[in-house]
Amino acid sequence: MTVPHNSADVPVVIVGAGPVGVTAALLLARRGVRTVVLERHHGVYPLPRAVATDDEVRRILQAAGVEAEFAAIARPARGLRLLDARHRVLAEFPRTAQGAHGFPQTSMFDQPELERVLREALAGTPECELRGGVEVVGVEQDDDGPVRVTYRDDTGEHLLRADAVLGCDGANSLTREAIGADWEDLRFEERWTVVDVRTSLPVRCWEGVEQICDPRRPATFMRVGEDRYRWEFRLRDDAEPADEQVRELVAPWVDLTHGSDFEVLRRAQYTFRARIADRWRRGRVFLLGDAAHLTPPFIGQGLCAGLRDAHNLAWKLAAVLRQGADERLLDTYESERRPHARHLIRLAVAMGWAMTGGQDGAAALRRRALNAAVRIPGLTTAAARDLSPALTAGPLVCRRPHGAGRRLVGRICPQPWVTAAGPREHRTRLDTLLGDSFTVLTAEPPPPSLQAVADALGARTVLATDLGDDGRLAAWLRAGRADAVLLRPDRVVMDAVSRGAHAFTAMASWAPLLCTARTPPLPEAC
Ligand SMILES: O=C(O)/C=C/c1cccc(O)c1
Repeated sequence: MTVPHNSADVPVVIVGAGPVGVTAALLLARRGVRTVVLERHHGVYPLPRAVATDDEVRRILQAAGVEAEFAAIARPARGLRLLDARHRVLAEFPRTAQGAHGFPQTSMFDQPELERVLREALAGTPECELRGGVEVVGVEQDDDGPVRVTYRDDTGEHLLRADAVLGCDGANSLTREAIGADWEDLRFEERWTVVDVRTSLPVRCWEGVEQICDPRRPATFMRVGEDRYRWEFRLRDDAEPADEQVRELVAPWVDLTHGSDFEVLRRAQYTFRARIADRWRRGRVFLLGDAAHLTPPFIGQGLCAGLRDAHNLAWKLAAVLRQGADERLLDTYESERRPHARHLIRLAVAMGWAMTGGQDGAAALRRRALNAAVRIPGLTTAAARDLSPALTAGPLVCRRPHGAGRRLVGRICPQPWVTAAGPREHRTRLDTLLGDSFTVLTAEPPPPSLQAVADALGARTVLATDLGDDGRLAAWLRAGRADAVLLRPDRVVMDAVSRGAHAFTAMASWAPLLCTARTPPLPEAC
């Protein structure tokens, strides 16, 4: 290979500056890891894409430092409704304005606005450098040594040598090809047209997402902003409806005979697919977001999954690159994220079937699918709305068969408002108080053995009753039958124990893996 004379070493190269790539860069920067983000386009991607996030994922935007800016562009949604072909409500799944994570359970937004927020944060972060208008042409690695990323711009070919590369380069990812990953097909493929509209005309609209369960013309409708709306229609015979036909399709919601202020901002045809990459990592090259998984949008989880990828990987990669934590920490990225993403794709496909009844329009099939969808746990009630499953057990998710608090392990702890003590006592969100480290959260003052674990991990120890929250954390520990939990930096419960504090020795065994380069052999299971 001829080495372009223009070459440089960087800790991490991120391929793709969509929301997943930029969020990953911001999360790494918080942990002192420098990144170069390479992006094909100069500006933000102009076509209609994600519009929704759940409360767990807003917490990730909070971790990336953009929560206030995101709040300014987000609109809480009241939930999800399934309507029949005549727009009669078949089922309604309400969402609350204050979910367990401290945010509305569903928030709507306009993706280009989110991208602008993220890009501004990136521009103000010295650890991150964005190079736009470049084409990545190669990602190569040997057994040892850095990953080599070759890209071209107007001035020629360049080489970056990186300790790690994150492929956030979307469905047609070059990075995915470079690591030899293939798609596993989760069997959903339909052509839809997506139309983003701005109008000042009155729109018959519920402040939530409407799924029209009409096998002849399934559709989705939602309000995205003050005067912004999104319609999605399944295409018939792949034929894109003409402008006039779009106006007919939206007629049940907006009467266009009342005025002409109806501007189609963006319109695009998409093939909604359900796919997951059969590997998400090779060596120091990782896949995130649409490069790793594709989902139909029917439960609003596409971008959420990508942001979860970034959050899961960022702290682990920073621990390896900055603290010399064991390389095997990185194996848990795929083993934790892949089953989680797969679960949510399956839910989205189930919803898609409820809406469309499959493409043959068979009514009996549709009824069965609809019945199945309304029983989807977590989808149907606000109280139980937690689409996000627990992470599967593994080295960093220590769920023992009969262990204390096993229901909490692998889940994310709630985020109430708490009081930050000190000379400038103030109210803040839990995550802001906890910062980026591990936390041992206890129901009672910790015994010395527990304190020892916390010290080994550089974790802070926090007594739930000292937090000045509304009692939610103590109640959560009680309900989960745990006296203490070990929270990872991404707030996933890694381990839980009841009073017999000797159980914390299991936690202690992980301290070297997580914190230093001197690593004991990994136990097979916790
Ligand atoms: O379940 C919810 O609250 C939201 C679902 C949703 C969001 C965005 C787009 C969709 O088709 C569904």
